[in-house]
Amino acid sequence: MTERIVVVGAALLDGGRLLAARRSAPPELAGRWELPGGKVEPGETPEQALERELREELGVDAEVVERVPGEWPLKAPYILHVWTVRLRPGSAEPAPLEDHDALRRLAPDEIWDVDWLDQDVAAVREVVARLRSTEAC
Ligand SMILES: Nc1nc2c([nH]c(=O)n2[C@H]2C[C@H](O)[C@@H](COP(=O)(O)OP(=O)(O)OP(=O)(O)O)O2)c(=O)[nH]1
Repeated sequence: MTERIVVVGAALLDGGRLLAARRSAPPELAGRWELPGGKVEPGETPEQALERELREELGVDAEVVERVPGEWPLKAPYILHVWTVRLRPGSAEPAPLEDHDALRRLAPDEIWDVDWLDQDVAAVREVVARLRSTEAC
């Protein structure tokens, strides 16, 4: 069986805005925008991995809420799973501490203003569809 390594990405939603992060490395990904997160390490649940990655990369105390249905292939052997996330009360505001050099909080009509990684576009589209349906409730 082919090995698959899950990369967890955060749809960090705040006041109807989605947090996007601009990668600073490696060179082939630098300057493109992504959902912050990273690889699930052996022995971790996806939720633990995502909370750890967000603490390391953004300095926040985040709570994973729920999985966005779907999975998106990245460069083999990676596969992207996305979870909605919110900040716990008292958390610091996100800052680009590691792996990123800029952050943006995108309103629904700004989502496509940034140059998302090609492989993230379908995942972001799914996040936006859910954001819109939540707003409609
Ligand atoms: N975090 C994240 N990684 C992504 C996304 N889209 C995408 O292709 N990737 C790729 C970049 C990397 O090749 C791989 C894992 O990302 P990473 O570098 O953030 O993972 P990590 O923090 O665990 O990595 P490491 O530096 O500890 O090795 O997934 C995305 O939306 N979020």
